[in-house]
Amino acid sequence: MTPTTNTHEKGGNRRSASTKPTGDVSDQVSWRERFAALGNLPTFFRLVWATSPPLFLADALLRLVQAAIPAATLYVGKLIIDQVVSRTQGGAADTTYLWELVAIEFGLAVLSTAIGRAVSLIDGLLGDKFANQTSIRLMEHAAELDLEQFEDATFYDKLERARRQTNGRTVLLSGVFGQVQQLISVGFLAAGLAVYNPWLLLLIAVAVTPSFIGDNYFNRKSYSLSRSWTPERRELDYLRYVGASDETAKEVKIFGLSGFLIDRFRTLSTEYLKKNQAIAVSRAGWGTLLTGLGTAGYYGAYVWIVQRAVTGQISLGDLTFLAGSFRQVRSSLEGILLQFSSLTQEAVYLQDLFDYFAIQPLIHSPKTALPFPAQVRSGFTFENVGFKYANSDRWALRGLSFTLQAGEKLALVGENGAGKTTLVKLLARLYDPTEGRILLDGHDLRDYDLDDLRRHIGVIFQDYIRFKMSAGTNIAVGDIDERTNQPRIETSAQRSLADTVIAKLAGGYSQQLGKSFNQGVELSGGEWQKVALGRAYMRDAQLIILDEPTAALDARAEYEVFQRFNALTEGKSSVIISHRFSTVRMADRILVLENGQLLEIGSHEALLAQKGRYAELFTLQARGYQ
Ligand SMILES: Nc1ncnc2c1ncn2[C@@H]1O[C@H](COP(=O)(O)OP(=O)(O)OP(=O)(O)O)[C@@H](O)[C@H]1O
Repeated sequence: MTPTTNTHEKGGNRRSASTKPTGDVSDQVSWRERFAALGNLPTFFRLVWATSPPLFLADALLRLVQAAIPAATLYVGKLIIDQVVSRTQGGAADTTYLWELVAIEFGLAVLSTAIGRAVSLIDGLLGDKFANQTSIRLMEHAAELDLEQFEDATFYDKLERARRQTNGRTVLLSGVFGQVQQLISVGFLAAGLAVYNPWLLLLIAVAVTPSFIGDNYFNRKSYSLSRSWTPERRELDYLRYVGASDETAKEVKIFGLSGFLIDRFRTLSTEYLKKNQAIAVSRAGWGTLLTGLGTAGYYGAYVWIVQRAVTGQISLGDLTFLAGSFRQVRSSLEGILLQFSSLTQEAVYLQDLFDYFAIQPLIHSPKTALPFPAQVRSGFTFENVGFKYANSDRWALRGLSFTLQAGEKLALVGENGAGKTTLVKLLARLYDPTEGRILLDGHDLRDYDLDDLRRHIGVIFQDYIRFKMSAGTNIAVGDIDERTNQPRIETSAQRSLADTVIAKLAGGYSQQLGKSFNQGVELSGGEWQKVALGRAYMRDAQLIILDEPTAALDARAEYEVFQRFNALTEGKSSVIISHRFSTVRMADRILVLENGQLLEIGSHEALLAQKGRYAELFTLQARGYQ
């Protein structure tokens, strides 16, 4: 698997609802790739080490001690039997040594249990810590990425695979540690076996190979199934959410959608289940057969060992030691090989996590970035700007040239899909133009520090987020660093008329909004808008953009909001998108967009006099009110 940072492939690998995933070639992982994926382990261990060095060290040391216990136990067992046999054959009468040996074996058993418990406790603690930290890193990384990357299905597939890696990656941790521990154990035991007959070791190796090959094969199949079904798993999550959430319940009920949603869920999940089952069943069948072969090999060797004991070539103690060692080496080796197979598998999964972290944002600050000007002088100039969305061949904007003067109030007008929101997103550098450029005071927007730029531009989108948090926080998100600045929050609320909404709430500014949390209250569409509008006043932005912020407000509230807005943003630039001409006409200039192109620009009076599209639309709406 080659890590790819390109999240702009058209259409991604999202399949249509009717096509079935087949586990296509790209989802198959070859042995070579799996070995290559082992190269991820050092990075993984660095991450785990960074999670908690003391826990990591304790885990490693305890496992090392535990590795020596099986061989030691078997050897003490051999000594005990030899002592007993020699006593029954008239050996030394003193039994102190014998009981000492028994005590040692007991001690070893207790130690082994205690260490086993400690190791699983540490594994658990380390695992939880690691999962938490990886989730945080995942969120931090997501925050750095571009809006465009979030609009790409391939990106979501990667994100989903990476998310699955946050939990369960400690399986890998205990896997590798367990592997090393078992290898050391096997080393001790094998040394004992080799003293008697090195061929026994070869026999063991041959006996465990069939089940190893079988397991590998099925691991590969499981992984490719899981990988090729990533889009469907996301769809299942989505269906689960739409089928049961406070935000969707209203429409699901009114349109009677639950049957439709459940059917789709059932079809998809059953199909996945069936495929998984098929793999599980054939894995179990083949596993039984192949392990049977190994067992046959084991008993072959056992016969040989017993034979030698019967003929007196080895003692009874040797017999138990050899038989025990042989059994343990075989099962440990089987374990090691099995784990090795799932280990390489886990390492491949790990690649998904690292692939996600390898995605880099395309929009960032240059090395020597300009700070946002303390006072904008000449304004924002669009020079022949064109923009195409990554997943579309159509120009959303084309050939756009105009200047938003410093301190100017500009209104954007145009039919649905004309490109108004896209223009605003370009101003806030959520995207960069596909062609042409946008200048701020003569410098390309791309030359400015990105964080600084965004700090000085306040945008309230039409699809603003209704945070299920307190009313105060819902305003404070406009400048989250100021969330404890209550006077500022209250002033912003007064400016956006949200204060009257909040005054009616039992909990005031601390009132939880949204019904899905305890004692949360729901607001009306217009009330939410007043609250969201307050965000625009939280920051001291030089350019404020309101994208249809008053669509849900009643006529009086809208008039009042804009009267205040104009007064409060005196000297600052603003862009307002609205379909209401009563609002639009308050702007200094109006820019009319059609099919992504600038059709007309000028003041309300000038455009009316021009008798073009603006005049036509204005008259149309005015007539509706007569
Ligand atoms: N994220 C996106 N990916 C692909 N195409 C998009 C995306 N967002 C918008 N578009 C397309 O770009 C065009 C312009 O959309 P935009 O949202 O800028 O229109 P608008 O003028 O704001 O419309 P409205 O008045 O309906 O809000 C539309 O054809 C739309 O389908």
